[in-house]
This record gives sequence, C-alpha cells and structure tokens, in this order.
Amino acid sequence: MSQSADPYFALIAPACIMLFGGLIAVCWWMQRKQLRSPFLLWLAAGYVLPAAALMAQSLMNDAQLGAAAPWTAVLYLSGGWCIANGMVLRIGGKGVSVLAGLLIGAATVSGLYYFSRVDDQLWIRVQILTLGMALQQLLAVRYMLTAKASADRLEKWVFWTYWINIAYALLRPVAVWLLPVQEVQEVTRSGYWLLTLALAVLFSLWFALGLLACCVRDMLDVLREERNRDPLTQLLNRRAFMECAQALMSDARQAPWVVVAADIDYFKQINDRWGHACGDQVLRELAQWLPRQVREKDLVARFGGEEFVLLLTGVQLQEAYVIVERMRENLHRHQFTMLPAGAALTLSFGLAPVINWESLESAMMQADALLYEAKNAGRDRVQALRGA
Ligand SMILES: Nc1nc2c(ncn2[C@@H]2O[C@H](COP(=O)(O)OP(=O)(O)OP(=O)(O)O)[C@@H](O)[C@H]2O)c(=O)[nH]1
Repeated sequence: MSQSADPYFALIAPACIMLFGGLIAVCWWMQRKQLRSPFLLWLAAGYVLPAAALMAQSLMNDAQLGAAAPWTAVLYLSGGWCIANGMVLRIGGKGVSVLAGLLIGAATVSGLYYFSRVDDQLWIRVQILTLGMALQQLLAVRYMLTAKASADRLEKWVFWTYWINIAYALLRPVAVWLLPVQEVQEVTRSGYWLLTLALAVLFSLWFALGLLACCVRDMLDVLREERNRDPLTQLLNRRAFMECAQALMSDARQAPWVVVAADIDYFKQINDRWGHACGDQVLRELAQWLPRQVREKDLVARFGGEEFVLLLTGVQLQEAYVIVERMRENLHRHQFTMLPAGAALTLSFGLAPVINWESLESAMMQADALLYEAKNAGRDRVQALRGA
C-alpha cells in the first residue's frame, strides 16, 4: 500500500470502509432509544477502527509500517472483536468473551512485535494479523450456530456474508502463500496481492451493505409500529384497527365476526381520586389484560380516552355474548396494581355482528349505541342487538 504511486489513491478503500462505519453509526443514533440498538455501535466501531488503521498504513513507508505494526494491529484486532460482539448482541446474545479477545489480541500483537522489532518479516506479519482478525471474528460463531435460523432474506444475507468474510480471512494467506513469488516486496506489489486485498474489502462492504439494509428495514418497522400503536397502551389505534380488520375480513373462512365496544365506567372518578398517573396506569394494565381474555387472532384496539374496541373472529353473536359476559365477570376479580384493594373497576359493553368489511363501520356505530344503552341501564353490563 505504501508503495503505491499515489498514496492518496490508496485511501479510497479505507475511506469507503469508514463511510460504511459512519452510516452504521448514524443508524444507531436514529435507533438509540431502542433497547437492542447498542449492537450497531459495536458494528460501527468494527468498521471505523480498521479503516483508521488502513488509512494510516496507506500513508506510511516500509520502515514506518514495521514500527507501527503492533499499534495498527491493535486497531484491526479491536475492530474484529467489535464486529463479533455486535453480531452476537444483534442476535440477542450477551456478547463475546472479552478475555478470549484479549488473549487472541495479546498473542497476535506479541507475534507482530517480534516480526517487526526483532526479525523484520513483513510477510509473516501479514499472515499473523490476518489470522488474528479471523480468530476474533470466529468468536461469534458459537452463538451464531446456536441462534434460531431466520427465514428473512436480509438476515440470511448478513449471516452468510459474515461466514464468507471469516472463510476468506482464513483462506487469503494460503492463496497468497501459493504464489510462485519469493520476495515479499514483489508479492505486496503484485496485482494478485491487490486483487486479494480488494476482495477482502469487497466482502466486508457486502456484509456492511446487508447490515445497513437490515437497519433501514428495522427503522421502517419501528416507524410503522409507532404509526399503528396507541402511545399510552401500545394497543392498535383506530387506523391500524381498520387496516387489520380489512385484512382479516378478506378471508371469508374467518367469518362470522362480532365487534365489541367497551368503555370504563366512571373513569373520571379514578383520575379525580387517585390522580391522572394512576388513571394512565389503569389504562395500561387494562390494555394488557384485555388481549388475554380473547384469542390471539382477535383484534384489540384503543380508540382514545377510556374506550376500547375488539373484533372477535369466527364467533356468532350469542357466543360472543358469553365470551364478553365472562370477561366482565373476570374483571371484578382482577386487582389493578395502582388501585387500592377492593376498589372496583368495571366495563360496559356493546356488541354488534359484522357480516363483511363493508358493514364494519355501521356495526361499530351499532356497538357504540348499545354501549351507551348499557351505560344508561346502570353500567357494568353487556348489551347486544336484540333478536340477532
Ligand atoms: N388518565 C387518563 N385519563 C384519560 C385519558 N383519556 C381520557 N381520560 C379521562 O377519562 C375521563 C372520561 O370521563 P367521562 O367521559 O365522563 O366518562 P366516565 O367518567 O368514565 O363515565 P362513564 O363513561 O359515563 O361511565 C375524563 O376525565 C378524561 O380526562 C388518558 O389517556 N389518561
């Protein structure tokens, strides 16, 4: 690299790697509030550190390369460890062993120190460093092999390109070794050498591209979730409820359906007596309790205030009435954490059958009207269409 006619030309590869590291760091910044996001910082470091080392080396002459070898190696090896750690955190692991990383690092740097200060051997240094980096990345393999295989194409891309990077890091020294060139200086100036180097950079960027695509996909998922969820309870909001209902009702095998309008009784008194924060906590807890009362394919949404809407799937109105009546009774026995023992919380319900997607809006209006009938009849009761 240092022998290049124009050393600044050699900065292109490390600049590209640095750019990818920077882009991954930007993804981390945008997702930093997500619990899982720190893995992105490790992956960004895994690109930035080796890129910095490669940049520095691109501007060095042979003597400087030898003198700086242990220091630049620390950057390369730390980068390899950061990538492995990021990969393990990404799949939900606790990270790779620091001790193993330090041991590999110490052994590699000692070898490099010897072959730069005691016996200056560029070729052996290159081999030792490549092996050290591959070993750092191999630390993630145990976790990756035990992780559940993902069916997602982007995840597969990231998984396999990681393997390709490790395999190539292990094979590259062998491939170069087989070259019929005796003098190391000739090797490092040969087109073949540069090709193997370019391939290493290419595989690494290919892997980073997959990672970035996953980051963008994850960000879009988060945005979609935020758009679809009620921020207080994390239940579906009205818009998402309608979207999900339309998708559900496009499958006639799921028919018939019943829409349920539910509203907390005297919720204002809870706010007034125990404070708005207590009211919020009651809403959150109720939002966790409601889905447990129905089946997984049923929809549960909060339309605002203390009003919830459910869409029960594959049930006649009579069956739905039994389900909701049981729900109403179960609620009497539920102790809300923020409410004093014995403080009752009740719901009033209105139920209306839904024939198809086109009739959902009118069924929701019927359920709403029935809910207010239930309120007027004394609350804590279930009101369904008479004669249905
Ligand atoms: N804590 C909290 N309160 C809310 C929220 N949204 C609406 N409320 C309150 O819910 C109360 C609803 O009051 P009302 O419409 O009179 O209904 P209610 O007291 O439940 O009486 P009925 O529905 O007639 O049984 C109001 O005091 C609102 O301020 C919320 O997100 N958090």
